[in-house]
Amino acid sequence: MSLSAHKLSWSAGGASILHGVSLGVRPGELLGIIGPNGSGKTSLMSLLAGIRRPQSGEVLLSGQPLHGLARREVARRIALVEQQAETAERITARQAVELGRTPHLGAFSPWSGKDDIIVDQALEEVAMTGLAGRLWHTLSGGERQRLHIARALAQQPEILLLDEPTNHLDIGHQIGLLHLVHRQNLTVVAALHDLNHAAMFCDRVALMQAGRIEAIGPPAEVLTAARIQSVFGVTAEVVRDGTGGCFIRYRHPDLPAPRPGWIAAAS
Ligand SMILES: Nc1ncnc2c1ncn2[C@@H]1O[C@H](COP(=O)(O)OP(=O)(O)OP(=O)(O)O)[C@@H](O)[C@H]1O
Repeated sequence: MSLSAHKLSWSAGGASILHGVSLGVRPGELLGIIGPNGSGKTSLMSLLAGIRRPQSGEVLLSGQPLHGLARREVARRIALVEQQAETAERITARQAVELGRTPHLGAFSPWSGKDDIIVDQALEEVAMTGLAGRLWHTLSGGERQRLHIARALAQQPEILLLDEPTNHLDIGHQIGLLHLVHRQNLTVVAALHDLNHAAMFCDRVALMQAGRIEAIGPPAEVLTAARIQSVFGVTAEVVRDGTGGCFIRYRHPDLPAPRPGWIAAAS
């Protein structure tokens, strides 16, 4: 199952926000969308999910224009976990996850034992089985975030779109969640802020700046010290790990300027 964007342009509030964005996510791939605040990551995710329509360009789901598909069909095939996702307060954790089954239910396919099993598995995947009976408003931000992921997994989509999925999570749960997402047999697009997490888990990353894709490719190719400096304004050293991967070490802004050649050597 593939998802691709072709020359997407989108404006809102009189401002042009995305300018001719094209990218494709390959079946089974985890594609990270990275970029500074306001660069257009959330806007792009909402167009990929079909929540918003571009003023020009189109999104194709396995070759079919997304806007030509019924909303319910899209919901069966694409799950989106939004950055500021909220859920009605008087429901339990389990009920929040059960909502993921909605696109699969109908007059001829009522709730069944199979749906219970899928919900149980999703709760277990995010280690929330023990809190399944708790009311939503009593849960912490991180617990709620894990339930949003569980709801998306229960939806059993072909494509999973995650907008900053590690928000509110401690480092253990951040790594755990990205590992969980990575090992699903799913095509995933995830907007991420942590460049090291992107480098660790993404097959490819798309770096956005001011509504455009600045670079796209394997993390070790896209994440150079020069790009991190020009796009994020941060001095960093990119350390190659010898297996094709990399990690990023940031430099404190108060430290003296690096020696000549330091960035070049690290990029
Ligand atoms: N509905 C809207 N009306 C006006 N401006 C908007 C609207 N939605 C987004 N924008 C603007 O578009 C730009 C891109 O926003 P977007 O949320 O896509 O960025 P982002 O990369 O996800 O940012 P962040 O990392 O802060 O979440 C921002 O300048 C934002 O203020």
